This record gives sequence, structure tokens and C-alpha cells, in this order.
Amino acid sequence: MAIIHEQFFDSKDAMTEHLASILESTLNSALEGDSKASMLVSGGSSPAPAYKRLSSLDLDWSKVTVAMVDERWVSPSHEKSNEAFIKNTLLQDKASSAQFVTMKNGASTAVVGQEEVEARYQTLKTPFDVTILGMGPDGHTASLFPHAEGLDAALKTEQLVCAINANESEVTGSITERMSLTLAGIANTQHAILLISGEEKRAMYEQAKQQGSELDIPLRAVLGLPDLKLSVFWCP
Ligand SMILES: O=C(O)[C@H](O)[C@@H](O)[C@H](O)[C@H](O)COP(=O)(O)O
Repeated sequence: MAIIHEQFFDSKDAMTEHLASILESTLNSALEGDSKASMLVSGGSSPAPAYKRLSSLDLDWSKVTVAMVDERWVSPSHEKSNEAFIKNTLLQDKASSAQFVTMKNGASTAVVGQEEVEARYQTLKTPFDVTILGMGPDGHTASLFPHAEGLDAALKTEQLVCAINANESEVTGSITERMSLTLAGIANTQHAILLISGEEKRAMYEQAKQQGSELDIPLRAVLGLPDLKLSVFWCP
């Protein structure tokens, strides 16, 4: 089992405040002890305000590498691109000098592009200093979607990234082709932070803590990672 520390906040603002301060202290101490820091980031509405706050933080961003937890296989100019989202939120102001390692490349499909993305990710400082995860009401985290094509491989491989083709649903929308950190990639972090908002996702999180299939609820696989230091932050 992961070493889970749950914190429930009264509001999104309170969660943002706490997240921003944890990320600030994590990056500062990583840069004190080492010459570089690595932070793996997800898209989604939950972390966006903390990313914005972090962007004005006075630290040596040139020594920080920001990399994606997952990506839709769309052009970086697409409105649903997580890369664009991170550029527009986190990588502004002072944080614009951070190194940015993205997942989308020029390959025609995520499956074709996977090897090159894996090679990029192998150059990152590991274990990552911090990995920010979101989750969906279907129990997905990163792009590990229930019963997706590629999910089984993503849960078993030792590689850091894997191509995923999700089953289309209200949660995925029409863009089902993704690149994602694998379970091993998520495990390879000093500290993972899972952000959950709303009652529906809270109920799914509670369900994920019960025994059952990881293919039905991929978040279960993350909660089951031995010794993963996982903070779970929830707000209404
Ligand atoms: O890739 C996707 O389909 C979504 O971006 C998704 O993974 C999102 O990150 C989570 O559902 C958390 O979303 P919130 O941060 O908005 O709760």
C-alpha cells in the first residue's frame, strides 16, 4: 500500500494555498540538496490556481524541469493540449525559464511516438521530486483510463511512459488517444499529490480504496503502490 496522508479542505482556495506552499518548499529543498529539481504536472482545473501562484515564485527556475504526467495526442496549439495548459498557467513570469519536457511529438500516433517520449523521460532527474495527479469520476488518474487499450501494459511495464487509447466516454471526450506516465513512472517519485474535488470524485476515491480490479478503477493501482508517499487533497 501507498503511505497515504489525506487532507480535506473547506474550499478550493484553502487547497490551492496548501498545494502552492508544499510545491514551493519541495522545489526549494530539492534545489538546496541538489543542483536540479523535477516536477511532474497534470492538467485539470484543480491545480491551475496553484500553478499560477507558483509561476511568480522567486527561485532558480532554470534548474527546475517540469514534465507532463499525461497528454492528449493533439497538437500543442489545440485547445485541449495539456502542454498548452501548462505553458499558460505554470510556465509564465519567473517560471518561464524552467526546462519543459513535453509528451507530444511529431509521430502519427501515440504508439508510434512512445519510444521517443520514453527516451526523453529517461533523461529526467529521478526519482521525481514531486508528481501532481488528478483523477476523474471514472477512477482514472494520469491517462490510465478504465479498460483502455494499453492500460494493462502501463500497469506492468518498467518503462516510464505508455501510449493509451481510452474508451470514449463523457470523461474522455472525443480525444481518446493519449500518452501517460505508467504506474512505474508514477511510483518513481519522492512525493505524489492527488487532487480531488467534489463529492462524486470523493466517492470514487473511497471506492478505489476498497479491494477490486485495477482495470475497473486504475487509481487503485496507485493507491496500492508499496511505499509511495501519497498526499491526497480534497475540496468540495
Ligand atoms: O485528461 C483528462 O481527461 C482530464 O484532464 C482529467 O485527467 C483531469 O485532469 C481530471 O479529471 C482532474 O480534473 P480536475 O482537476 O478538473 O478535477
